[in-house]
Amino acid sequence: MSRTFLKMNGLGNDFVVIESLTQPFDPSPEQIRQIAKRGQGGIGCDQVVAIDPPKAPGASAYVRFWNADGEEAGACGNATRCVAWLLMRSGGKDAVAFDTSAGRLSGVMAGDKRVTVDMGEPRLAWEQIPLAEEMDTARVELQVGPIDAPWVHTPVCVSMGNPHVVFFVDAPVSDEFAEKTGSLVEHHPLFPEGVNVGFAHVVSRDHIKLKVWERGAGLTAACGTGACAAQVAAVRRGLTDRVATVEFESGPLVIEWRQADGHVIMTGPVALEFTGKLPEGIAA
Ligand SMILES: N[C@@H](CCC[C@H](N)C(=O)O)C(=O)O
Repeated sequence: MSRTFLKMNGLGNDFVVIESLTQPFDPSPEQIRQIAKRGQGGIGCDQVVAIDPPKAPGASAYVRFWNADGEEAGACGNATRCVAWLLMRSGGKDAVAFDTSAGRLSGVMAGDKRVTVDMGEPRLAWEQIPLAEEMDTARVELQVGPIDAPWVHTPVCVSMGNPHVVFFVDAPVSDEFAEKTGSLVEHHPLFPEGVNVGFAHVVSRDHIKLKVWERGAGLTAACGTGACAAQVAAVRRGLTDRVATVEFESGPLVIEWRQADGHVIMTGPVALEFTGKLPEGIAA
């Protein structure tokens, strides 16, 4: 039976979203890679997202995320806004909660195709990132760079349900620098589960410019959990206040690391591009 999908994006970070509420979706890594492939019969996306039936009371769904390389990821911030918007739209509500492998997330409408999500508390202990050895995650002993470019060092590590390392840089980095350095850091032995790599330039106490090399997907137009991690990292280092705009070249997200309960709150846009049917050969 062929399966319907929705193509969505958050600031250009794009997803194939599959509603598996009535028809189970259990893809192999190879099927995910085929769906994510740009051209050559694939749909093309950074992540594939499945919206399964809820497993616990109070949730509208259980949501899973896979990177373009076929591996499952614990969290995806931009897709979280997209899924929250879809569930609110189909349920005729302006608030929703759903579960993921990293915990419960919730969202509210914040305007036309604009959603605020509660991404929960960041995890900051070295075992929670995880790192391969005990270290202060606010000042990680790591210095890295390609042979022909300046090195970056002493990053902050944050888990938003997925692992992030954030390097603070004096000026926004080029795509070429992020690709070369990000791919080196993603597979560094300090990160046994790999890592998403952010390069954050703090413009002012409420403004960060960010580029993210994503684990399993490479350089993406934006990374929601990367934006949350960059703001948490900047607050930990005393560089920003609790609320900041985190700006990608594709647009801004507003991130608050809320003092009251320690939760990270993200507001940003969602876009529905088109709907389609997965080709029979790659429908799981
Ligand atoms: N694009 C995402 C993050 C997707 C998962 C990440 N690449 C990982 O492997 O943890 C976002 O918007 O957060």
